[in-house]
Amino acid sequence: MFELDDLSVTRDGREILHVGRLSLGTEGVTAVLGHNGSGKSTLMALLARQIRPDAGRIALEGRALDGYRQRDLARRVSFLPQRLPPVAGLNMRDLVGLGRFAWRGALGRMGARDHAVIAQAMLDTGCEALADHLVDTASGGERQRAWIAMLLAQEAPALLLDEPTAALDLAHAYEVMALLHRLSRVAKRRVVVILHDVNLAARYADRIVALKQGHVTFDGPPRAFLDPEVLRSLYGIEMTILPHPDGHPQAAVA
Ligand SMILES: Nc1ncnc2c1ncn2[C@@H]1O[C@H](COP(=O)(O)OP(=O)(O)OP(=O)(O)O)[C@@H](O)[C@H]1O
Repeated sequence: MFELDDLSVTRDGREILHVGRLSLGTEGVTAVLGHNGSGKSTLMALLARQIRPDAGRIALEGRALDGYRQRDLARRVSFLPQRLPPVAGLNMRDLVGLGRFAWRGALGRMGARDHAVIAQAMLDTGCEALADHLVDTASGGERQRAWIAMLLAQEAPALLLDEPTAALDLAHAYEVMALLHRLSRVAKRRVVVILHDVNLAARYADRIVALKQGHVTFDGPPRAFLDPEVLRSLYGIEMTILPHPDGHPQAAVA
């Protein structure tokens, strides 16, 4: 879906990201991992066209990302940033409804299909009972789920999420990842998600891309990622890999 070629981003005279050739969004779920400041959010902001590279090219479905009109891009790519803006006065349903902006007709009115998509997105994220609650007074996790529902309502085939589970309790973190995994299978969505939890990533991702100091240092399947040497080189910490009854190995600090 995304083709990156010799990309570079420089800030304050320092190259914070350099990516050679890389395809993203080709698998169901791709998890992007790496230490704090390794360039994950910068990479995702490039894919979502929130920032432009200082050098290099990004193509989406064979066309330069730069060439898409905003509405066309929004129909193909949805993006959940790490820092969510306050949304004074909006209830959860209104927020999720904003996800329909790229699909509404000339007068901006919503039809039966829009309402059905919004209701389904709220159901999928477990926030249907909170529909009338103000977003800004909801808990961090409830708010996060409403934003994820907004993303689903956008119905773009590519979903980019920057640490969507950061504010979620254990159960909701696993539920959200299970939902993204399911969407990749049932609705053929392509998910690129930044995560810090290696076990969550290994369980739900089809592919892991790891960044270290602005460079891709690992790109492969979760089983190859859950390796003490790979994890030591990435995070500088000794990890041990433990079997799990359901077949997914788990990493634990040694
Ligand atoms: N606008 C900017 N100006 C200066 N430095 C920046 C800017 N944006 C990012 N950086 C720096 O670039 C590096 C990569 O930042 P980025 O936010 O992409 O990292 P990250 O891997 O997402 O980190 P985290 O896991 O902490 O969210 C960091 O050192 C950050 O301080």
